[in-house]
Amino acid sequence: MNINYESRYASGPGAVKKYDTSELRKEFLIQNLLEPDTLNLVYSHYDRFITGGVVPVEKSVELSTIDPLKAEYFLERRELGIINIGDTGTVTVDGTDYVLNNKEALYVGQGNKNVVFSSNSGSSPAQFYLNSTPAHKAYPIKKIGTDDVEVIELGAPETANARTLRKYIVNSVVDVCQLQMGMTTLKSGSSWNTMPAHVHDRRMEVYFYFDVPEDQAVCHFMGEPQETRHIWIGNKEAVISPPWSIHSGSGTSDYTFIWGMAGENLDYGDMDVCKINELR
Ligand SMILES: O=C(O)C(=O)C[C@H](O)C(=O)CO
Ligand SMILES: [Zn+2]
Repeated sequence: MNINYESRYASGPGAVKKYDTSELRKEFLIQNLLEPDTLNLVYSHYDRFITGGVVPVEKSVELSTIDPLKAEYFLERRELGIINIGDTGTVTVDGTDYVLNNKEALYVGQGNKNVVFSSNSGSSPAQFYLNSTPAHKAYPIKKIGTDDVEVIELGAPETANARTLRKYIVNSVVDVCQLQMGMTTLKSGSSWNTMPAHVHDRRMEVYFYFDVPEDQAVCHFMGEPQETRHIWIGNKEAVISPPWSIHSGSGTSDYTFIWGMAGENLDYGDMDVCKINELR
């Protein structure tokens, strides 16, 4: 079985201020997450948040444990959120099948030993995007279909930030220890996500951009509000946002992204919003 994993250590704002383009990309950008028959995982030391991807094509792929966890199995002390951005696939948890269609999600609580990903068709496979965080309690497995999510309309066409935000794995939809996940889709003609920008020093966050048309890109902004930097991001790439950093992007077209968070609280609305004209 193919597994790739890497660790990313946490950097403070003072260090990041001095990073050049390649250092910023090396520390925060996550590329090549979705590869055939491979489990790709990036372990961030911000809140020990794992970002991963699996695309089962020729065979099913197991969520194997990795050495940094020093655990007998992956979910021994962790919980997991899965969103399928591909065609229909199945997640089998300790022998029970959960079928996930496009844009459906599954929450898998701590203590489940065997998690296996498969696609209904190798020629149009499922593409499972994964987020995992440490957990202190075993909550039940729950599938979240597109009708189960909480939907919020945000922004306006006049400010180029009209978008639909869908909350999938939040504590009003599913019992969780600390993981939160959702999906935001830009309306055609709008380009800005998360503008006005915000920080939440109590939680880190990872954005995974997809449905970015070929030859287009998203310019993602990070850093302290008065000391911002940018990273150009392509389709199906993710970016780690430290708790002290803004996280906001502007695309050269419309696009969708999955946000995932972990940390001190489960309060989605706990954000310090930045004044747009004070960003630097
Ligand atoms: O477009 C948005 O605004 C978002 O999607 C914001 C994220 O949900 C977020 O950053 C939550 O803290
Ligand atoms: Zn945020």
